[in-house]
Amino acid sequence: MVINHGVPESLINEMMNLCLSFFDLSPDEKSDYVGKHVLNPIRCGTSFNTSVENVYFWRDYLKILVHPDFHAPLKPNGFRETSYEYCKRTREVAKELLKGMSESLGLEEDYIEKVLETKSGLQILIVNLYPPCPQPELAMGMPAHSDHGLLTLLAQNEIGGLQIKHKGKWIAAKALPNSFMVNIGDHMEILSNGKYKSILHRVVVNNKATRLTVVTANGPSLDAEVTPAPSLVDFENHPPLYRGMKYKEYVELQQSNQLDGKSCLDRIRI
Ligand SMILES: O=C(O)CCC(=O)C(=O)O
Ligand SMILES: [Fe+2]
Repeated sequence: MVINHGVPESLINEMMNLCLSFFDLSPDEKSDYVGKHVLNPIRCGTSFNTSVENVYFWRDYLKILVHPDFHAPLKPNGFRETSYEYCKRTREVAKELLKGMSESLGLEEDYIEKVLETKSGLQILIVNLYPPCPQPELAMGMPAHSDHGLLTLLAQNEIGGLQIKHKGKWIAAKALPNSFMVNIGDHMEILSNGKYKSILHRVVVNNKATRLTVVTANGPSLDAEVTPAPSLVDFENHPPLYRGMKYKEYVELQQSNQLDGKSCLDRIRI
């Protein structure tokens, strides 16, 4: 979790309100964005990927590709301007965190930025809405998964539900007001050759109030081939744990299948 991140609370609140207004648009107004390919710039829907799921999750989502090319729905009014600013500011937070993490691995401060071309990195804005559920014990908001990419920054309203797997147990991740929960993504695990582990997390639902989360997933450039950093690999003591894969291929693979723990990362584990 990060606090004192420099993103104004007013901007986060404005973003949350506009996201709620998006979900309040009529089905007709949202219809342009429904049921698109995983790399379509704007798409909204229910669950995660209803074309491959037998049981749906108790979640509505809006996903927008916001970097390197910025996209925004035409409605609600103000969404474009506010989301542009919000995404830019959270990218700056991710950039600072990545510098520190690069150094913590014994790499140059700008190693990740250079090698994974994060200046033209993919950033996705994901908005999740979990309405009250009459039988929460029978439903999930999101199943256990890890995120693709490097760092995911998550802002949430006051309604909890995020859980993180820690030492074999699901722990409720309680956030301080005006903070971002930061999830390490699969590509940080690959790059660090397993020194950083991507975080297994899920969302449970409740029967009282709506949970809203505004997430930015910050990743490498879509064209970057992500492999363990060579200086973190020696064949005697630290053999490479993952084979390289282009980030674009990984995103398409993860988004077009069912969300299932770390199964996508397992496909490239050596
Ligand atoms: O809504 C949440 O708390 C988590 C959302 C999430 O894990 C995701 O969008 O990848
Ligand atoms: Fe996630």
